Amino acid sequence: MNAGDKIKIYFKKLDHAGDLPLPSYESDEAAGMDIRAALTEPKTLKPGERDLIPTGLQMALTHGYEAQIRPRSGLAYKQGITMLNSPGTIDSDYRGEVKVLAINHGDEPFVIKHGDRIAQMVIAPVYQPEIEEAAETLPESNRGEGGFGSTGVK
Ligand SMILES: O=c1ccn([C@H]2C[C@H](O)[C@@H](COP(=O)(O)OP(=O)(O)OP(=O)(O)O)O2)c(=O)[nH]1
Ligand SMILES: [Mg+2]
Repeated sequence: MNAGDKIKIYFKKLDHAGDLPLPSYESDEAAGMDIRAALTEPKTLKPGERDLIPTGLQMALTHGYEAQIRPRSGLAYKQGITMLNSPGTIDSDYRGEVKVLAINHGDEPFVIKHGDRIAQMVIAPVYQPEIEEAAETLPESNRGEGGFGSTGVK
């Protein structure tokens, strides 16, 4: 499988998303497809407040892929709305409703309405390696145990 190869995702709309379009890519080579809030009434997030926003979508992804739920930068920049668990992880075997864990980092209450494009979903390959406990020491490396700024700032 190479970058650009097509895989298929199946979405199932729940009743509260019946009138909404499926997620879609807003430009030819967009990495993420925008996903919409599926709400029976508008939901207000006060500053600092978080909530799960339903999308009204269940999905089936190809094994070997995940879906990541990420913020939209415009909402983050203008209103301070991001995803608390970004990137949210949708497992390929998850068949529940996809939800967006939104948080308001802004100064003003933010109203989410039915159909608003609240987040974006990026499909990415995942690998499940075999897991094994190292018998003795780990292989040596140049970095060794240095981390958290050990290489400096310039
Ligand atoms: O932003 C998100 C993150 C997760 N999920 C769903 C799909 C995912 O497959 C499932 C579990 O997510 P995760 O593994 O991140 O959560 P957990 O706290 O480990 O729950 P679980 O014990 O169910 O794995 O929840 C969402 O709908 N939106
Ligand atoms: Mg989990």
